[in-house]
Amino acid sequence: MKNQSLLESFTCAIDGIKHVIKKERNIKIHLILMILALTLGCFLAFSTIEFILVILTSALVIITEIINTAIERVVDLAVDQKIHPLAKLSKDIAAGAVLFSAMVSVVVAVLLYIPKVVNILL
Ligand SMILES: Nc1ncnc2c1ncn2[C@@H]1O[C@H](COP(=O)(O)OP(=O)(O)OP(=O)(O)O)[C@@H](O)[C@H]1O
Repeated sequence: MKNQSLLESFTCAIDGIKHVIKKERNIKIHLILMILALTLGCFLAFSTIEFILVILTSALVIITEIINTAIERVVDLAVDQKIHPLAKLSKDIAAGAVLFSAMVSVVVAVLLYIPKVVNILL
């Protein structure tokens, strides 16, 4: 492989992100949820640190989804569409990382949003 320029490396990384957004339904859902969470944060007058928490937890889910997609592609390449228990295990573990990060972000969201909403309602 030839050495790439910085611009070429950047373009390849952007192409990778574009591929995931185009092909994976889940990442579209994560991106929409992030925008909704940030919009709701504006209405609830979130502090800077609260916005940072929303951005970081949303980014964690999106990053794990991107890595999950890369692992899926490598596994598909390795087994060439054949069924293999290790292919299943690898994909299930990668999907587990997405699930775990999503659960963490739900816990953070509950801790951030519920007190604010209750405060407004009472
Ligand atoms: N080659 C394989 N051999 C055995 N099981 C597989 C194989 N490929 C996929 N699986 C099983 O099917 C599931 C779905 O695989 P697929 O590649 O369709 O991912 P996906 O539905 O796009 O997952 P995600 O929603 O996490 O992106 C995997 O989690 C795994 O359990």
